[in-house]
Amino acid sequence: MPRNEREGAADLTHVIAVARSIGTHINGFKIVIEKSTVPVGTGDLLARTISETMAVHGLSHDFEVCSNPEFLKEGSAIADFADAPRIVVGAGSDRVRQAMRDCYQPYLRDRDRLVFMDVRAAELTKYAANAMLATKISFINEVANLAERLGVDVEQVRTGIASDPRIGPHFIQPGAGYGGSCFPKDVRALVRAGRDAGYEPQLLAAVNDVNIRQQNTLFDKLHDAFAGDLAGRTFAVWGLAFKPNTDDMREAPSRRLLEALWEHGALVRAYDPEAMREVRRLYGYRADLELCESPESALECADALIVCTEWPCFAAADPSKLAEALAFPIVVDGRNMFDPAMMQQHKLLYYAAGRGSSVADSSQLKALTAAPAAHILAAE
Ligand SMILES: NC(=O)C1=CN([C@@H]2O[C@H](COP(=O)(O)OP(=O)(O)OC[C@H]3O[C@@H](n4cnc5c(N)ncnc54)[C@H](O)[C@@H]3O)[C@@H](O)[C@H]2O)C=CC1
Ligand SMILES: O=C(O)[C@H]1O[C@H](OP(=O)(O)OP(=O)(O)OC[C@H]2O[C@@H](n3ccc(=O)[nH]c3=O)[C@H](O)[C@@H]2O)[C@H](O)[C@@H](O)[C@@H]1O
Repeated sequence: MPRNEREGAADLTHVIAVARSIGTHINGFKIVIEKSTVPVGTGDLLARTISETMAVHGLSHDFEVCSNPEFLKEGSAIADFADAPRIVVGAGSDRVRQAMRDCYQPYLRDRDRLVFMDVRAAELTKYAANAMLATKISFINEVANLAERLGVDVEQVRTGIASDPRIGPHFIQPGAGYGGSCFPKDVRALVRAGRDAGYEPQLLAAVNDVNIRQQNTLFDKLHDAFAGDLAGRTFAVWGLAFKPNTDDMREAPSRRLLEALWEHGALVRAYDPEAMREVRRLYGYRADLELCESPESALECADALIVCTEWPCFAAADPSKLAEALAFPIVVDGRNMFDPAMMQQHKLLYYAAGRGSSVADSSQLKALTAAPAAHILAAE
């Protein structure tokens, strides 16, 4: 489901088009299954649209709408599907429930994973699941921002809370905020749905706001470290996709960073194992964007490095090589990939999410440049 950009609401154009198509071609009893993430009430809308279209074409067939939301993640779709913790089915009759059980039988051999409910509950279950996960991410990002200002390493805090089974280790990795085609649009759509129903969903609105602010932290830290003096500088960017193992750039935190850097007259040298073709499609050829062949080549002539995506190939980076290659010893890490102590050992100013140097401060850079380091002097 694309979203309606103007209001944050889900855009049902394609779903209605499909319902009309079904109403035109239906030739006997059918079960119509919603797989897309659609607002509560879409099942009813589908049923109405199919009935009205059948009437226009002089058709009269029995059908039922069922909601069977998808919970897979990009990059692990097959494993998530085959080993789903639960299969949610919203259905209004035993006939549909049995048909869905038959359909999923190959995946139910070890245990029954079907969770039956009504159609509207299944529609909301999908949104609630994504909103809960997005809430966990915005929550830990809030804690990371507090940790930064209180001189605490959020990674220690994360480990401390993750061991409580009521909290758990999943979806509490702080970073540059969540992106992708689902969390941002689904949280916004749920906020919209609440407002349409006369209820202000304060928590969900805050989850979205915190995420937008978090996506901006990469640029903000860089901006502060260089005291706003970004024009004409060159920055290496490692990772562009919204997460590893995909080339998807939808709502990727890297996009906010790139666009803000360009707005401030900076040049970008970027590397991503998968997403560079997509970046080219989005931004075209431009003088302030160089797509590089390797992480190392992105560092050439760069003033500082920003990590946007935690591709495993970046984890092996040698801090001494980073310190050597960068004109200024600044690494802004949006995915907490490196050990702050190790970075410090190599005199790198390391700004991660809730760890390393505290909130970026240009005085730190001045202090460091006052104590001469060969590469900085060379750059000046
Ligand atoms: N991306 C994911 O990992 C997951 C997505 N979903 C949900 O699945 C739905 C699709 O998401 P994505 O796959 O990310 O979207 P997408 O935008 O990548 O893919 C949508 C596809 O539908 C095609 N399409 C659009 N209108 C059409 C029409 N009228 N007839 C036939 N094809 C049409 C598009 O060309 C495109 O290939 C959304 O509701 C999303 O929330 C649910 C779980 C996981
Ligand atoms: O509805 C959907 O389409 C899907 O949305 C997400 O899947 P996906 O968007 O593919 O990606 P995730 O792995 O969930 O990551 C989403 C974003 O959150 C970020 N994230 C994730 C986990 C975490 O701890 N911290 C964090 O910042 C990732 O970097 C990424 O930008 C859900 O995880 C799926 O269950 C759901 O089916």
